[in-house]
Amino acid sequence: MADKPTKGLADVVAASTALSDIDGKAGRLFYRGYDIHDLAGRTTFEETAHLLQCGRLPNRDQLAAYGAELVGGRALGALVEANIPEIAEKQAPMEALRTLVSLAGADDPDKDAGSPEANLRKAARLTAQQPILVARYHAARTGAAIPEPDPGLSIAANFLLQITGRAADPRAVEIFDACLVLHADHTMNASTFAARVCAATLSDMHSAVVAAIGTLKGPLHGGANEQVMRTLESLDPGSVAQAVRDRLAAGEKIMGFGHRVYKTEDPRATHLRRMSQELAEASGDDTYYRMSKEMEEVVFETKGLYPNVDFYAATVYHYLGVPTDLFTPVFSVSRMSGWTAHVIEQHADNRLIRPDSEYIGERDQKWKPIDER
Ligand SMILES: CC(=O)SCCNC(=O)CCNC(=O)[C@H](O)C(C)(C)COP(=O)(O)OP(=O)(O)OC[C@H]1O[C@@H](n2cnc3c(N)ncnc32)[C@H](O)[C@@H]1OP(=O)(O)O
Ligand SMILES: O=C([O-])CC(=O)C(=O)O
Repeated sequence: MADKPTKGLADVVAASTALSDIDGKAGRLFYRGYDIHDLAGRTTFEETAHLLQCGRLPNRDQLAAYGAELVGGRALGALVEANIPEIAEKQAPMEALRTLVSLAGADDPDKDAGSPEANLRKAARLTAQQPILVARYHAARTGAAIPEPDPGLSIAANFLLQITGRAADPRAVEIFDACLVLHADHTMNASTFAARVCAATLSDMHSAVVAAIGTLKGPLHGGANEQVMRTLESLDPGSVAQAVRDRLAAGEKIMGFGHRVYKTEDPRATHLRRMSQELAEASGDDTYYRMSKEMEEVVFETKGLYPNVDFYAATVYHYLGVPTDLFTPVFSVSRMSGWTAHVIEQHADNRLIRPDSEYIGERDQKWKPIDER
Protein backbone atom coordinates (compact mmCIF):
# COMPACT_ATOMS: atom_id res chain seq x y z
CA MET A 1 0.00 0.00 0.00
CA ALA A 2 1.18 3.52 -0.85
CA ASP A 3 2.06 6.00 1.92
CA LYS A 4 -0.41 8.77 2.77
CA PRO A 5 -0.01 11.51 0.17
CA THR A 6 1.16 14.98 1.13
CA LYS A 7 -1.71 17.19 -0.04
CA GLY A 8 -0.48 19.42 -2.84
CA LEU A 9 2.93 17.69 -2.64
CA ALA A 10 3.96 20.25 0.00
CA ASP A 11 7.63 19.82 1.01
CA VAL A 12 8.07 16.89 -1.41
CA VAL A 13 11.37 17.20 -3.27
CA ALA A 14 10.35 16.42 -6.86
CA ALA A 15 13.54 17.17 -8.79
CA SER A 16 17.18 18.16 -8.50
CA THR A 17 18.02 21.47 -10.11
CA ALA A 18 21.03 23.75 -10.43
CA LEU A 19 18.85 26.60 -11.71
CA SER A 20 17.34 28.28 -8.66
CA ASP A 21 17.17 27.87 -4.92
CA ILE A 22 14.92 29.36 -2.23
CA ASP A 23 15.45 29.79 1.49
CA GLY A 24 11.83 30.14 2.53
CA LYS A 25 12.55 30.99 6.16
CA ALA A 26 15.09 33.71 5.40
CA GLY A 27 13.22 34.97 2.31
CA ARG A 28 16.08 34.50 -0.11
CA LEU A 29 16.15 33.50 -3.79
CA PHE A 30 19.16 32.55 -5.89
CA TYR A 31 19.59 31.91 -9.64
CA ARG A 32 22.52 29.54 -10.17
CA GLY A 33 23.99 30.74 -6.88
CA TYR A 34 23.51 34.48 -7.48
CA ASP A 35 21.35 36.29 -4.93
CA ILE A 36 18.31 37.88 -6.61
CA HIS A 37 19.15 41.11 -4.75
CA ASP A 38 22.47 41.24 -6.64
CA LEU A 39 20.84 40.54 -10.00
CA ALA A 40 17.72 42.75 -9.94
CA GLY A 41 18.53 46.20 -11.32
CA ARG A 42 22.14 45.25 -12.19
CA THR A 43 21.73 42.39 -14.66
CA THR A 44 19.52 42.59 -17.73
CA PHE A 45 16.83 40.05 -18.54
CA GLU A 46 18.91 38.89 -21.52
CA GLU A 47 21.89 38.20 -19.21
CA THR A 48 19.56 36.40 -16.79
CA ALA A 49 18.07 34.22 -19.53
CA HIS A 50 21.62 33.35 -20.65
CA LEU A 51 22.53 32.51 -17.07
CA LEU A 52 19.59 30.13 -16.79
CA GLN A 53 19.68 28.53 -20.24
CA CYS A 54 23.45 28.48 -20.92
CA GLY A 55 24.70 28.03 -17.35
CA ARG A 56 26.70 31.24 -16.76
CA LEU A 57 26.43 35.02 -16.75
CA PRO A 58 27.65 36.00 -20.21
CA ASN A 59 30.74 38.06 -20.94
CA ARG A 60 30.39 40.81 -23.56
CA ASP A 61 31.03 38.53 -26.56
CA GLN A 62 28.67 35.85 -25.29
CA LEU A 63 25.98 38.44 -24.61
CA ALA A 64 26.37 39.93 -28.08
CA ALA A 65 26.01 36.49 -29.67
CA TYR A 66 23.03 35.54 -27.48
CA GLY A 67 21.43 38.96 -28.06
CA ALA A 68 21.76 38.51 -31.83
CA GLU A 69 20.18 35.06 -31.53
CA LEU A 70 17.26 36.55 -29.59
CA VAL A 71 16.75 39.35 -32.14
CA GLY A 72 16.90 36.82 -35.00
CA GLY A 73 14.49 34.55 -33.11
CA ARG A 74 11.76 37.21 -32.87
CA ALA A 75 10.39 36.43 -36.35
CA LEU A 76 7.11 34.51 -36.14
CA GLY A 77 6.40 31.53 -38.41
CA ALA A 78 3.75 31.35 -41.13
CA LEU A 79 1.26 29.23 -39.17
CA VAL A 80 1.38 31.58 -36.18
CA GLU A 81 1.07 34.67 -38.38
CA ALA A 82 -1.91 33.24 -40.22
CA ASN A 83 -3.80 32.41 -37.03
CA ILE A 84 -3.20 35.47 -34.82
CA PRO A 85 -6.31 37.41 -35.97
CA GLU A 86 -8.79 34.60 -35.33
CA ILE A 87 -7.19 33.55 -32.05
CA ALA A 88 -7.17 37.17 -30.83
CA GLU A 89 -10.87 37.35 -31.57
CA LYS A 90 -11.82 34.08 -29.85
CA GLN A 91 -9.40 33.48 -26.98
CA ALA A 92 -8.49 35.29 -23.77
CA PRO A 93 -4.79 36.23 -23.52
CA MET A 94 -3.36 33.19 -21.72
CA GLU A 95 -5.48 30.80 -23.80
CA ALA A 96 -4.27 32.56 -26.93
CA LEU A 97 -0.64 32.22 -25.85
CA ARG A 98 -1.14 28.52 -25.13
CA THR A 99 -2.49 28.07 -28.67
CA LEU A 100 0.07 30.31 -30.38
CA VAL A 101 3.06 28.68 -28.68
CA SER A 102 1.68 25.31 -29.71
CA LEU A 103 1.48 26.55 -33.32
CA ALA A 104 5.00 27.97 -33.00
CA GLY A 105 6.13 24.40 -32.35
CA ALA A 106 4.97 23.44 -35.85
CA ASP A 107 6.75 26.49 -37.34
CA ASP A 108 10.01 25.88 -35.44
CA PRO A 109 13.01 25.07 -37.69
CA ASP A 110 14.19 22.50 -35.10
CA LYS A 111 10.77 20.96 -34.58
CA ASP A 112 11.94 17.39 -35.21
CA ALA A 113 15.13 17.74 -33.18
CA GLY A 114 15.59 17.19 -29.45
CA SER A 115 19.39 17.38 -29.17
CA PRO A 116 20.92 19.65 -26.50
CA GLU A 117 21.96 22.08 -29.27
CA ALA A 118 18.44 22.14 -30.76
CA ASN A 119 16.96 22.64 -27.30
CA LEU A 120 19.21 25.66 -26.71
CA ARG A 121 18.14 27.18 -30.03
CA LYS A 122 14.47 26.53 -29.23
CA ALA A 123 14.88 28.06 -25.76
CA ALA A 124 16.26 31.28 -27.27
CA ARG A 125 13.52 31.42 -29.92
CA LEU A 126 10.74 30.80 -27.39
CA THR A 127 12.18 33.51 -25.11
CA ALA A 128 12.43 35.93 -28.04
CA GLN A 129 8.96 35.18 -29.41
CA GLN A 130 6.87 35.25 -26.23
CA PRO A 131 6.84 39.09 -25.89
CA ILE A 132 6.18 39.45 -29.62
CA LEU A 133 3.24 37.04 -29.37
CA VAL A 134 1.73 39.06 -26.51
CA ALA A 135 2.14 42.33 -28.42
CA ARG A 136 0.83 40.95 -31.70
CA TYR A 137 -2.18 39.39 -29.93
CA HIS A 138 -2.95 42.73 -28.27
CA ALA A 139 -2.61 44.64 -31.54
CA ALA A 140 -4.87 42.17 -33.36
CA ARG A 141 -7.65 42.44 -30.79
CA THR A 142 -7.51 46.23 -30.52
CA GLY A 143 -6.89 46.88 -34.22
CA ALA A 144 -3.98 49.14 -33.25
CA ALA A 145 -1.07 49.61 -35.63
CA ILE A 146 1.92 48.15 -33.81
CA PRO A 147 5.53 49.33 -34.17
CA GLU A 148 7.82 46.71 -35.73
CA PRO A 149 10.19 45.09 -33.21
CA ASP A 150 13.28 47.29 -33.04
CA PRO A 151 16.46 45.15 -33.32
CA GLY A 152 18.35 47.78 -31.32
CA LEU A 153 16.05 47.44 -28.31
CA SER A 154 16.12 44.99 -25.42
CA ILE A 155 13.21 42.64 -24.80
CA ALA A 156 11.93 44.99 -22.07
CA ALA A 157 12.17 48.19 -24.15
CA ASN A 158 10.71 46.53 -27.22
CA PHE A 159 7.79 45.08 -25.27
CA LEU A 160 6.81 48.44 -23.76
CA LEU A 161 7.17 50.06 -27.19
CA GLN A 162 4.94 47.51 -28.85
CA ILE A 163 2.31 47.41 -26.10
CA THR A 164 1.96 51.14 -25.47
CA GLY A 165 2.78 52.32 -29.02
CA ARG A 166 5.50 54.74 -27.89
CA ALA A 167 9.11 54.50 -26.74
CA ALA A 168 9.15 54.10 -22.96
CA ASP A 169 11.34 56.36 -20.86
CA PRO A 170 14.64 54.78 -19.83
CA ARG A 171 13.70 54.44 -16.15
CA ALA A 172 10.46 52.64 -17.06
CA VAL A 173 12.50 50.24 -19.21
CA GLU A 174 14.94 49.63 -16.32
CA ILE A 175 12.06 48.88 -13.98
CA PHE A 176 10.30 46.56 -16.42
CA ASP A 177 13.58 44.80 -17.18
CA ALA A 178 14.10 44.22 -13.44
CA CYS A 179 10.55 42.79 -13.24
CA LEU A 180 11.46 40.29 -15.95
CA VAL A 181 14.61 39.34 -14.03
CA LEU A 182 12.62 38.87 -10.80
CA HIS A 183 10.08 36.52 -12.42
CA ALA A 184 12.50 34.36 -14.46
CA ASP A 185 12.73 31.22 -12.32
CA HIS A 186 11.46 29.87 -9.02
CA THR A 187 12.37 26.25 -8.26
CA MET A 188 9.50 23.73 -8.48
CA ASN A 189 6.59 26.15 -8.85
CA ALA A 190 3.48 24.61 -10.42
CA SER A 191 4.09 25.69 -14.03
CA THR A 192 7.74 24.63 -14.00
CA PHE A 193 6.77 21.30 -12.48
CA ALA A 194 4.19 20.85 -15.25
CA ALA A 195 6.87 21.60 -17.85
CA ARG A 196 9.24 19.08 -16.28
CA VAL A 197 6.59 16.34 -16.05
CA CYS A 198 5.91 16.80 -19.76
CA ALA A 199 9.61 16.98 -20.69
CA ALA A 200 10.36 13.86 -18.64
CA THR A 201 8.30 11.75 -21.04
CA LEU A 202 10.90 12.90 -23.60
CA SER A 203 8.26 15.09 -25.16
CA ASP A 204 9.49 18.24 -26.92
CA MET A 205 10.18 21.70 -25.51
CA HIS A 206 7.15 23.38 -27.09
CA SER A 207 4.80 20.76 -25.59
CA ALA A 208 6.40 21.28 -22.17
CA VAL A 209 6.00 25.06 -22.22
CA VAL A 210 2.42 24.77 -23.48
CA ALA A 211 1.71 22.70 -20.33
CA ALA A 212 3.46 25.38 -18.30
CA ILE A 213 1.45 28.25 -19.83
CA GLY A 214 -1.81 26.46 -19.06
CA THR A 215 -0.62 25.99 -15.48
CA LEU A 216 0.62 29.56 -14.97
CA LYS A 217 -2.79 30.87 -16.06
CA GLY A 218 -4.62 29.76 -12.88
CA PRO A 219 -5.35 32.39 -10.19
CA LEU A 220 -3.54 30.43 -7.47
CA HIS A 221 -0.34 30.81 -9.52
CA GLY A 222 0.55 33.44 -12.15
CA GLY A 223 -3.06 34.43 -12.73
CA ALA A 224 -3.03 36.10 -9.30
CA ASN A 225 -1.38 39.29 -10.59
CA GLU A 226 -4.41 40.13 -12.74
CA GLN A 227 -6.73 39.33 -9.83
CA VAL A 228 -4.79 41.70 -7.56
CA MET A 229 -5.55 44.57 -9.93
CA ARG A 230 -9.21 43.51 -10.20
CA THR A 231 -9.42 43.55 -6.39
CA LEU A 232 -7.88 47.04 -6.19
CA GLU A 233 -10.31 48.27 -8.85
CA SER A 234 -13.24 46.78 -6.93
CA LEU A 235 -12.41 48.51 -3.63
CA ASP A 236 -13.41 51.97 -2.50
CA PRO A 237 -10.12 53.77 -1.65
CA GLY A 238 -11.76 55.14 1.50
CA SER A 239 -12.68 51.75 3.01
CA VAL A 240 -9.94 49.34 1.97
CA ALA A 241 -9.17 48.04 5.46
CA GLN A 242 -12.78 47.21 6.33
CA ALA A 243 -13.44 45.59 2.94
CA VAL A 244 -10.37 43.38 3.25
CA ARG A 245 -11.31 42.40 6.82
CA ASP A 246 -14.83 41.54 5.64
CA ARG A 247 -13.53 39.41 2.78
CA LEU A 248 -11.14 37.54 5.06
CA ALA A 249 -13.89 37.04 7.66
CA ALA A 250 -16.06 35.57 4.90
CA GLY A 251 -13.29 33.03 4.21
CA GLU A 252 -12.18 34.61 0.95
CA LYS A 253 -8.58 34.51 -0.18
CA ILE A 254 -6.95 37.83 -0.98
CA MET A 255 -5.00 37.35 -4.18
CA GLY A 256 -1.30 38.22 -4.10
CA PHE A 257 -0.79 37.02 -0.50
CA GLY A 258 0.61 33.81 0.91
CA HIS A 259 3.15 31.41 -0.51
CA ARG A 260 3.88 27.71 -0.31
CA VAL A 261 7.59 28.22 0.38
CA TYR A 262 8.18 31.72 1.82
CA LYS A 263 7.38 32.03 5.50
CA THR A 264 8.53 35.63 5.48
CA GLU A 265 8.65 38.39 2.88
CA ASP A 266 9.13 37.16 -0.69
CA PRO A 267 12.42 38.87 -1.68
CA ARG A 268 10.94 39.78 -5.07
CA ALA A 269 8.11 41.68 -3.37
CA THR A 270 10.69 43.91 -1.64
CA HIS A 271 11.85 45.16 -5.06
CA LEU A 272 8.38 45.33 -6.57
CA ARG A 273 6.98 47.37 -3.66
CA ARG A 274 9.77 49.92 -4.13
CA MET A 275 9.17 50.07 -7.89
CA SER A 276 5.44 50.44 -7.40
CA GLN A 277 5.99 53.37 -5.03
CA GLU A 278 8.42 55.06 -7.43
CA LEU A 279 6.09 54.70 -10.42
CA ALA A 280 3.05 55.75 -8.38
CA GLU A 281 4.77 58.95 -7.23
CA ALA A 282 6.01 59.69 -10.75
CA SER A 283 2.49 59.18 -12.14
CA GLY A 284 1.05 61.86 -9.85
CA ASP A 285 -1.68 59.50 -8.61
CA ASP A 286 -0.52 57.03 -6.00
CA THR A 287 -4.00 55.80 -5.02
CA TYR A 288 -3.44 52.16 -6.01
CA TYR A 289 -0.05 52.08 -4.30
CA ARG A 290 -1.50 53.49 -1.07
CA MET A 291 -4.41 51.04 -1.25
CA SER A 292 -1.92 48.19 -1.73
CA LYS A 293 0.05 49.25 1.34
CA GLU A 294 -3.16 49.34 3.37
CA MET A 295 -4.15 45.89 2.11
CA GLU A 296 -0.71 44.58 3.02
CA GLU A 297 -1.02 45.89 6.58
CA VAL A 298 -4.51 44.46 7.10
CA VAL A 299 -3.73 41.03 5.63
CA PHE A 300 -0.62 40.77 7.80
CA GLU A 301 -2.47 41.95 10.94
CA THR A 302 -5.41 39.60 10.32
CA LYS A 303 -3.78 36.49 8.84
CA GLY A 304 -0.03 36.94 9.26
CA LEU A 305 0.42 36.60 5.49
CA TYR A 306 3.01 38.44 3.40
CA PRO A 307 2.61 39.68 -0.17
CA ASN A 308 4.01 37.38 -2.84
CA VAL A 309 5.58 38.32 -6.20
CA ASP A 310 2.19 38.90 -7.82
CA PHE A 311 0.99 41.55 -5.37
CA TYR A 312 3.11 44.60 -6.19
CA ALA A 313 3.82 43.37 -9.74
CA ALA A 314 0.18 44.27 -10.45
CA THR A 315 0.52 47.99 -9.70
CA VAL A 316 3.97 48.13 -11.32
CA TYR A 317 2.53 46.83 -14.60
CA HIS A 318 -0.48 49.10 -14.22
CA TYR A 319 1.68 52.21 -13.84
CA LEU A 320 3.80 51.09 -16.80
CA GLY A 321 0.68 51.11 -18.99
CA VAL A 322 0.25 47.33 -19.42
CA PRO A 323 -3.43 46.37 -19.80
CA THR A 324 -4.65 44.38 -16.79
CA ASP A 325 -5.46 41.19 -18.70
CA LEU A 326 -1.87 41.11 -20.01
CA PHE A 327 -0.30 40.92 -16.53
CA THR A 328 -0.12 37.11 -16.53
CA PRO A 329 1.13 37.04 -20.13
CA VAL A 330 3.93 39.39 -18.96
CA PHE A 331 4.78 36.82 -16.27
CA SER A 332 5.03 34.19 -19.03
CA VAL A 333 7.37 36.45 -21.04
CA SER A 334 9.84 36.23 -18.18
CA ARG A 335 9.20 32.68 -16.97
CA MET A 336 9.72 31.32 -20.49
CA SER A 337 13.45 31.68 -19.78
CA GLY A 338 13.14 29.49 -16.69
CA TRP A 339 10.76 26.90 -18.16
CA THR A 340 13.01 26.31 -21.15
CA ALA A 341 16.08 26.03 -18.91
CA HIS A 342 14.25 23.42 -16.81
CA VAL A 343 13.37 21.41 -19.94
CA ILE A 344 17.05 21.47 -20.97
CA GLU A 345 18.03 20.35 -17.47
CA GLN A 346 15.38 17.61 -17.37
CA HIS A 347 16.40 16.20 -20.77
CA ALA A 348 20.07 16.23 -19.74
CA ASP A 349 19.47 13.81 -16.86
CA ASN A 350 16.07 12.29 -17.41
CA ARG A 351 13.84 9.85 -15.64
CA LEU A 352 10.09 9.60 -16.19
CA ILE A 353 8.21 11.55 -13.47
CA ARG A 354 5.50 9.22 -12.29
CA PRO A 355 4.50 9.44 -8.62
CA ASP A 356 2.12 7.10 -6.85
CA SER A 357 -1.40 7.74 -5.59
CA GLU A 358 -3.41 6.66 -2.58
CA TYR A 359 -6.59 4.83 -3.63
CA ILE A 360 -9.66 6.13 -1.74
CA GLY A 361 -12.46 4.72 -3.90
CA GLU A 362 -14.79 1.74 -3.52
CA ARG A 363 -13.46 -1.82 -3.50
CA ASP A 364 -14.95 -5.23 -4.31
CA GLN A 365 -17.69 -3.88 -6.56
CA LYS A 366 -19.91 -6.53 -8.20
CA TRP A 367 -20.36 -6.00 -11.94
CA LYS A 368 -23.97 -6.02 -13.27
CA PRO A 369 -25.24 -6.00 -16.86
CA ILE A 370 -26.38 -2.54 -18.02
CA ASP A 371 -30.14 -3.24 -17.64
CA GLU A 372 -29.71 -4.19 -13.97
CA ARG A 373 -27.78 -1.01 -12.89
C1 LIG B 1 3.70 33.29 -8.65
C2 LIG B 1 2.88 32.63 -7.67
O1 LIG B 1 2.34 31.60 -7.96
S1 LIG B 1 2.78 33.31 -6.16
C3 LIG B 1 1.21 32.77 -5.54
C4 LIG B 1 0.10 33.45 -6.27
N1 LIG B 1 -1.21 33.05 -5.74
C5 LIG B 1 -1.96 33.86 -4.96
O2 LIG B 1 -1.59 34.98 -4.63
C6 LIG B 1 -3.30 33.31 -4.56
C7 LIG B 1 -3.57 33.54 -3.08
N2 LIG B 1 -2.74 32.68 -2.26
C8 LIG B 1 -3.03 31.37 -2.09
O3 LIG B 1 -4.05 30.86 -2.56
C9 LIG B 1 -2.05 30.51 -1.30
O4 LIG B 1 -1.37 31.30 -0.36
C10 LIG B 1 -1.05 29.78 -2.24
C11 LIG B 1 -1.79 29.04 -3.34
C12 LIG B 1 -0.09 30.77 -2.85
C13 LIG B 1 -0.23 28.79 -1.40
O5 LIG B 1 -1.09 27.78 -1.07
P1 LIG B 1 -0.85 26.69 0.07
O6 LIG B 1 0.56 26.59 0.44
O7 LIG B 1 -1.53 25.46 -0.41
O8 LIG B 1 -1.62 27.30 1.29
P2 LIG B 1 -3.18 27.18 1.58
O9 LIG B 1 -3.98 27.67 0.43
O10 LIG B 1 -3.45 25.79 2.06
O11 LIG B 1 -3.27 28.21 2.77
C14 LIG B 1 -2.93 27.92 4.13
C15 LIG B 1 -3.85 28.73 5.01
O12 LIG B 1 -3.64 30.14 4.77
C16 LIG B 1 -4.80 30.73 4.22
N3 LIG B 1 -4.40 31.56 3.11
C17 LIG B 1 -3.41 31.33 2.23
N4 LIG B 1 -3.33 32.31 1.32
C18 LIG B 1 -4.32 33.17 1.63
C19 LIG B 1 -4.74 34.37 1.04
N5 LIG B 1 -4.14 34.86 -0.02
N6 LIG B 1 -5.78 35.01 1.61
C20 LIG B 1 -6.39 34.52 2.70
N7 LIG B 1 -6.04 33.37 3.30
C21 LIG B 1 -5.00 32.71 2.76
C22 LIG B 1 -5.68 29.58 3.72
O13 LIG B 1 -7.02 29.92 3.69
C23 LIG B 1 -5.34 28.51 4.72
O14 LIG B 1 -6.04 28.79 5.89
P3 LIG B 1 -6.64 27.60 6.79
O15 LIG B 1 -5.44 26.81 7.23
O16 LIG B 1 -7.34 28.32 7.88
O17 LIG B 1 -7.53 26.83 5.87
O1 LIG C 1 7.06 29.15 -6.35
C1 LIG C 1 5.82 29.18 -6.39
O2 LIG C 1 5.09 28.29 -5.88
C2 LIG C 1 5.12 30.31 -7.03
C3 LIG C 1 6.00 31.46 -7.32
O3 LIG C 1 6.28 32.29 -6.48
C4 LIG C 1 6.60 31.55 -8.65
O4 LIG C 1 6.37 30.66 -9.49
O5 LIG C 1 7.32 32.53 -8.91
